Amino acid sequence: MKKIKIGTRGSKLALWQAYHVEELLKRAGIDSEIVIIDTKGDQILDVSISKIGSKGVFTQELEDQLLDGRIDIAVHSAKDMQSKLPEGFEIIAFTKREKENDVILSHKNQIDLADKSKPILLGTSSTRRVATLQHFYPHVKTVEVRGNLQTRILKMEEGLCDGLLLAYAGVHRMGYDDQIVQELSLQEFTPAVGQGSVAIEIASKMETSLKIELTEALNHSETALKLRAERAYLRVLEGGCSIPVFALGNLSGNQLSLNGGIVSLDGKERISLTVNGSIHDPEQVGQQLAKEVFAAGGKKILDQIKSTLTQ
Ligand SMILES: NCc1[nH]cc(CCC(=O)O)c1CC(=O)O
Repeated sequence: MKKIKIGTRGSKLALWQAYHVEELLKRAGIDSEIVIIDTKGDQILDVSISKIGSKGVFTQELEDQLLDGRIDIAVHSAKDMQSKLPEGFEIIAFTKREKENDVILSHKNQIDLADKSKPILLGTSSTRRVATLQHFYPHVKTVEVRGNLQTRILKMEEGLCDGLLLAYAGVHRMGYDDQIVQELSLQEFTPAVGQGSVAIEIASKMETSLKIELTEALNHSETALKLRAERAYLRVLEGGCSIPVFALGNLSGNQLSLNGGIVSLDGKERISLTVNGSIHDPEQVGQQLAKEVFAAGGKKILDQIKSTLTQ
């Protein structure tokens, strides 16, 4: 078999993910090499993602290279992928998911969100995290901080904030576990769709036998079932990563349950529901959750968010 070219962004986290994929391929006896591609999302570090428009900001350059055949597979954080891929592309695998929680990272020894006696300033650039904080911990203030993890930590240490609110997966992969001061609950800080898993994207024109071989080498079927349900939920909401929606799948035997919802940008309204369904139709479970969240007032919240973000 030919050598597989793995396309990735150049950030440390992206490279970790690419090496991880290279390792999984190696275990399956497939030879590969890594090709680093610069993306627009990496270059515009001082502008909020929600302002540049999140749709495909990290993925489009990689997709161009997939079409040209300069790379065979593109590796992304599953969380950063649009819920609807452009025509001609598909995801063939989701790697085994890391722990999904959000965590607080700090250079100070102690931060406890529940302690309302002390003012706390947390750095984050995610609308979901800001809104969730405002909902459960309105005494906490936030400041936007962008850039890669190393940059964010530097800004925190320089005094921009007391702590950073981040995905455990990224913190762990970059080796900063020793700076974690609090792990947040999945009930309150229900993660973004796909958090903790790596998605493998290809151009659909790839020959079927290669597709199957790569899927066998890279796909973690339990993770994929959960993410298919989560992504189906997100697809109905037409949300990119700038919309504060959340969903987390869970498997128990043949049952697939999906907990998820939406929170208004100011954190005042938050809807979180759980639906149960079958592992044989994850998309249906996601669509059912969307239906129930919309009926419970989620549609109104979503419309408000969309009109605010496009202003
Ligand atoms: N939005 C950026 C992003 N994309 C993926 C991760 C971390 C890894 C993951 O969640 O899979 C992060 C950083 C974060 O949210 O803290």
